[in-house]
Amino acid sequence: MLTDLRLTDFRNYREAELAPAPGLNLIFGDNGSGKTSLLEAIYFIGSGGRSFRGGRLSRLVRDGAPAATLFARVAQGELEHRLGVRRSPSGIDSLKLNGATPGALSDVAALLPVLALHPQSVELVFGASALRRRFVDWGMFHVEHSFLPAWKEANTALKHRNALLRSRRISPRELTYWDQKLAATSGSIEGLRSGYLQRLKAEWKAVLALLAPELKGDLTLQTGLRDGESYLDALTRTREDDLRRGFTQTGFHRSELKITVGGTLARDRISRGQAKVLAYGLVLAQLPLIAAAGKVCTLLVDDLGSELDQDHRATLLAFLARGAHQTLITAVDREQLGPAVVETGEAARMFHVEHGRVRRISDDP
Ligand SMILES: Nc1ncnc2c1ncn2[C@@H]1O[C@H](COP(=O)(O)OP(=O)(O)OP(=O)(O)O)[C@@H](O)[C@H]1O
Repeated sequence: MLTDLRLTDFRNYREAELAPAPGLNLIFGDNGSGKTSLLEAIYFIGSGGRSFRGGRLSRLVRDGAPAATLFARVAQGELEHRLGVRRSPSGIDSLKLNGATPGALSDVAALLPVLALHPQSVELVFGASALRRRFVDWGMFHVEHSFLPAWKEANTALKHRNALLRSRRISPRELTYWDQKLAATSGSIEGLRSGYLQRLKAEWKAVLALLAPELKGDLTLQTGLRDGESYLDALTRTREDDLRRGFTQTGFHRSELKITVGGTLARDRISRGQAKVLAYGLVLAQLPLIAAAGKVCTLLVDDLGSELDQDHRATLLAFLARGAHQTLITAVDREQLGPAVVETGEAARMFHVEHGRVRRISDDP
């Protein structure tokens, strides 16, 4: 969990510090004051250098400044880690973990599991399948020790096979070798994914029962394999076509997480508001799974007031107030969160943001 964040020249912040509480944190401020940017900085660290906003990462650096620096203290059980990142408009140019230099920011992502609820979350339902795959894989990365090595091995096999498909002189023996590697590793990943998905689905259904009991959602994993077919059979079947196209059409990288409601593909049927609830539910469903693995997830909720109606906001806040996760929620003001915050807000640490300045406004210990 995040215990301290310091920013220099990040978005509209010249310098800022935020020390969030382990539980619920509320960040208030006018439009354009810098609330989302605070969440974005935390997400950047926990996601290995991504932003949930889209747009160019070079814009993270404050206008006119040479680079942005982010410093975070992260607690993991009894241990505390210090992480420093310096990002110039062209990329990360310095990275430190506890005084040493790790390989990449993604190598330290395991220290701060971070999830976000924001206006683009709805893309989990409407967007490309790669987004849903990455979402499930994110959970497995934090929960299953064997996932990362399996994923790296599968990715290496995929890269080699694709390079071979595009090369002028193809050795069938070499192709068969990478077929076998890719088939074996894809099988391992799909085994892990389907196990994780069963658990995720159960949690998702429990969240939906609270947030939107009328939505009868279901999740299935589609591998693209025919009945009784193995990955090796499928790679052999599609080999000629793969050679023509120059890329591999079967494997762990093509699985699809299908979201249905009442038996119909969700994106063909539901409203944007309903899709938001389904997507939020999926994100929230990861929390207990991460907690069960002994980790504390940091959940970032951007602009809750304008994202959900009052009833859903109240249910969500009540849900977030329970459980072993850290939550940071932004809103324009306290009233925007509605009466729900009166109950849960008492236990929250509160901050006010104004023109790129952060001030703590609650006097909790
Ligand atoms: N690279 C940058 N340098 C300086 N300012 C920036 C940069 N990128 C964004 N900004 C500005 O930072 C301000 C804060 O943006 P942010 O999205 O964090 O605000 P917010 O409080 O979340 O607003 P809203 O409530 O409208 O979502 C905006 O005025 C934006 O124009």
